[in-house]
Amino acid sequence: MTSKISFQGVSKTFELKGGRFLALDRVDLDIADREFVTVVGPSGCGKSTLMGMAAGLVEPGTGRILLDGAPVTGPGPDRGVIFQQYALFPWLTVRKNVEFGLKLQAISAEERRRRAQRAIDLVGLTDFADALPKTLSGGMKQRCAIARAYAVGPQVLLMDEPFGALDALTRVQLQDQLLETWSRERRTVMFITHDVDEAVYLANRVIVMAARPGRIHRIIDVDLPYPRTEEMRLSPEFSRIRNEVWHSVYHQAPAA
Ligand SMILES: Nc1ncnc2c1ncn2[C@@H]1O[C@H](COP(=O)(O)OP(=O)(O)OP(=O)(O)O)[C@@H](O)[C@H]1O
Repeated sequence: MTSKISFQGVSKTFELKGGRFLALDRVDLDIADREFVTVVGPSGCGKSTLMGMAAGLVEPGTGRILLDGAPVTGPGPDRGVIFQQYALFPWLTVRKNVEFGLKLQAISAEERRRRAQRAIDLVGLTDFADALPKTLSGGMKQRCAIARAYAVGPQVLLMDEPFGALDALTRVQLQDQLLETWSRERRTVMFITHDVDEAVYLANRVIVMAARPGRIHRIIDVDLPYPRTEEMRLSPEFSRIRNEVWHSVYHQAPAA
């Protein structure tokens, strides 16, 4: 079976003043269609660099990244990227922000509006469609950013700590909303987080990376059924997996 996203022998070196820095070292990773994988690891282990390559925003030094078997050569509407900073246009309403991503596609204004409305409804911002970003809470802004990515209809969502700046309650609500949408639409999701609970709650596999050089340390399966529930967070199985991920992140042996 062809992977949705395949990283094959991917390395990346950055040129720095004092010399060269190996940010990623021979990463091999296959993400299947409709998977939800989360990526955790110490700061600087290359999580964002890896995701940037899948997005087509960062070029690999060596190796290649395939999307549906074809090399990634740049960004495209088949991948929606969501960052921690919402990056909304402050002078545009929620609706106009969501429609903006669709302007690059050759579709009618009517179809744009229909798709934007659907995405806005999906993330629960129906009553705020005509509000400006400055009148929204952090969670609502992030919902707007997510709606903008959904509206384009990407097969793959690349999310780099999207809930990192939010309070704990909003975060949990957005996790449930994201899972609900994912289970309905079954896109492929690659989601970076520093929060081990979040990583386990969302994913069917947790990719644990290690630093210096950045590499894949372990891959941990989350054998909990979907839909995930709040009760599951308290279950012995959830605790066991969370402890395993935690241990893999914080007690890593240095690279050989
Ligand atoms: N454009 C760049 N030029 C030089 N070095 C870079 C560049 N981008 C990333 N790096 C370095 O590569 C390493 C990996 O960075 P990256 O942002 O991918 O890590 P990360 O795991 O996402 O970190 P964090 O969890 O702190 O966000 C870091 O040491 C970073 O300083």
